[in-house]
Amino acid sequence: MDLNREGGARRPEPPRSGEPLFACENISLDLGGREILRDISLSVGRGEVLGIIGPNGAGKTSLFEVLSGRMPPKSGRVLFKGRDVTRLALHERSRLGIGRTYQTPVVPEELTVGETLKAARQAYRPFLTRHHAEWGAELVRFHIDEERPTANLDTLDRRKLLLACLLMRRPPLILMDEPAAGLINSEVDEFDDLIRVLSKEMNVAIIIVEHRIELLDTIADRVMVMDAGEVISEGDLARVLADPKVHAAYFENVEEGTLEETQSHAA
Ligand SMILES: Nc1ncnc2c1ncn2[C@@H]1O[C@H](COP(=O)(O)OP(=O)(O)OP(=O)(O)O)[C@@H](O)[C@H]1O
Repeated sequence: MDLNREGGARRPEPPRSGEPLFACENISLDLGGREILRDISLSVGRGEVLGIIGPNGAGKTSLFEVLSGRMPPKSGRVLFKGRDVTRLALHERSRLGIGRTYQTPVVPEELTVGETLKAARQAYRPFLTRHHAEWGAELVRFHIDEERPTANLDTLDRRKLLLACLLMRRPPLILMDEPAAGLINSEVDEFDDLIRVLSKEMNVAIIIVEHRIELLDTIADRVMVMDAGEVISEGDLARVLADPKVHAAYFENVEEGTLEETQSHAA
């Protein structure tokens, strides 16, 4: 694919040194009377991939809810291009260029593929053209069968269709919550390649939550580990995997052996 060809809503912007594209500072969140996130800070620059890992219930998805605007934090700030977006709703952040994908690829099952792409084009102001939609679909290698009901798509194609709808806007930042969930290994490799193209060739910043830690070895520039609502370690993958705090968190929460398998991949 010719990535320099015009496509999408925005042209990629060059990296600016100094200021991160996206950051959160000291985020805390309570739900149902419980503290779910405590004092979380992170930042990501253009073209950078930050991986977030942590045992079940660590608070990864809750953090995405706050970063994307679905849940207001109890305290702390979310910053995009230096602007405080903490009070902006999901759709307002989305319009600014903060894209998000979800663990479960929910497509509008009453629509066809063509109708879904059209709805995505018309959700943008000014409306995007068919060219933008075709460009997004081509990027994720999704074949557009206009008349096909989205209800008939398998998990991979559902993920691709939703990503095409997102990518046609050319968001400078994408929050990806377990994009490989439900995919087989060869399909996961395809997503790996896509993430590399988006980040390293198109300069998109990506924050990715991933359970399969070994996947982050090939795509993440940095990794942040969460446990019980807190950041317990961060840095390159090999470094965090050698961190005793990470060992403790995993051995208390996941099956024995998982971390060793992961470390052998990362070595
Ligand atoms: N709406 C809610 N009300 C109350 N508690 C919630 C709510 N949503 C999540 N939680 C709790 O917050 C904690 C963090 O959940 P979260 O889904 O963010 O973790 P996670 O790291 O994404 O887990 P997983 O890897 O299993 O997806 C869990 O204890 C969960 O039960």
